[in-house]
Amino acid sequence: METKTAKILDGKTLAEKIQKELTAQIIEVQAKIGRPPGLAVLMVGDNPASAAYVRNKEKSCAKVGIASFGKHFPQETSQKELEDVIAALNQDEQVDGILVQLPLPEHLDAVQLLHQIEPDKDADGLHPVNLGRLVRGEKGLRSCTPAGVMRLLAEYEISLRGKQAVVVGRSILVGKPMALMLLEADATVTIAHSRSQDLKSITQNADILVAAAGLPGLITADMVKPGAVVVDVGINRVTDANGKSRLVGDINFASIADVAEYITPVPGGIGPMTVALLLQNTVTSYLQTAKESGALDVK
Ligand SMILES: Nc1nc2c(c(=O)[nH]1)N[C@@H](CN(C=O)c1ccc(C(=O)N[C@@H](CCC(=O)O)C(=O)O)cc1)CN2
Repeated sequence: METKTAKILDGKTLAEKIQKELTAQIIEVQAKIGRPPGLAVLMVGDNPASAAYVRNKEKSCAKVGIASFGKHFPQETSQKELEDVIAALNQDEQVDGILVQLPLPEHLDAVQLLHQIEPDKDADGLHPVNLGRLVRGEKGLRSCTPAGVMRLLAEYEISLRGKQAVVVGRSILVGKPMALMLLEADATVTIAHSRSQDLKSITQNADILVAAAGLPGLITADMVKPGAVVVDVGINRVTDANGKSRLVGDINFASIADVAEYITPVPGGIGPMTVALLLQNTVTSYLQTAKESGALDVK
């Protein structure tokens, strides 16, 4: 029997295209506004993966012309110190976007810190005001990873209206906003999670399956409907039998590629889209502030 191989949803290429568009947009308006967009990434402690992601964000900012106001704090930094830094960044006119790199050390209250960020500078789209705007279908800064998924599906003209979408994972960072964005696009949405019974019977119904559970290889080919669109949000570092470390997602890519119609790779899928949408959120805030101040008015 002939097996078909799924088409790749190429997040890396699309992220590069978005970055080029943002670069051109910034060049066009910067002289009128009198400054570049600015993003502050706050990182606490020495988690090596987080440090690599933050470096990547700062490199991407530099590439498109966004100024970085990153701050790296020692592991023992207090909640109050961080809240004071956020309060100052909220007032800083050079800064359009603020984010706290997650996860944080255990003594810190991430939710409380996110609450301190001015909603219109909330580059990660995780402030309750922005999540509330998403629930209500209002304009606002959207969470980067799910927004990246939606942008990638749109690029490949994958229609969501009336489709059965299943999101595996219920985090505030991905699962919950992802479900709301799919709902906003008129999909019929189910959220499954670690306590769901008979996960396979749920995922088998999915026309669009988003795996965001953080469990390597959780989704296998027998759990996927033939012809489905499978989006892998998982980014897990594992050590293989030869002791080599590599990055894998939440799906078994090789076997699912023979069943699905479209599939995202790891690396090169949703990871780069997350960073591209972060840059886009920062530029959106920058343009909004400029519009409100009249800096973009035609003279
Ligand atoms: N405040 C936030 N914290 C975290 C987020 C987030 O969106 N906001 N997401 C993740 C980490 N993350 C961004 O912060 C992130 C992870 C991975 C990638 C990425 O591009 N990965 C590459 C592979 C990189 C590698 O080789 O190691 C890929 O998938 O191609 C981007 C962003 C948790 N914390």
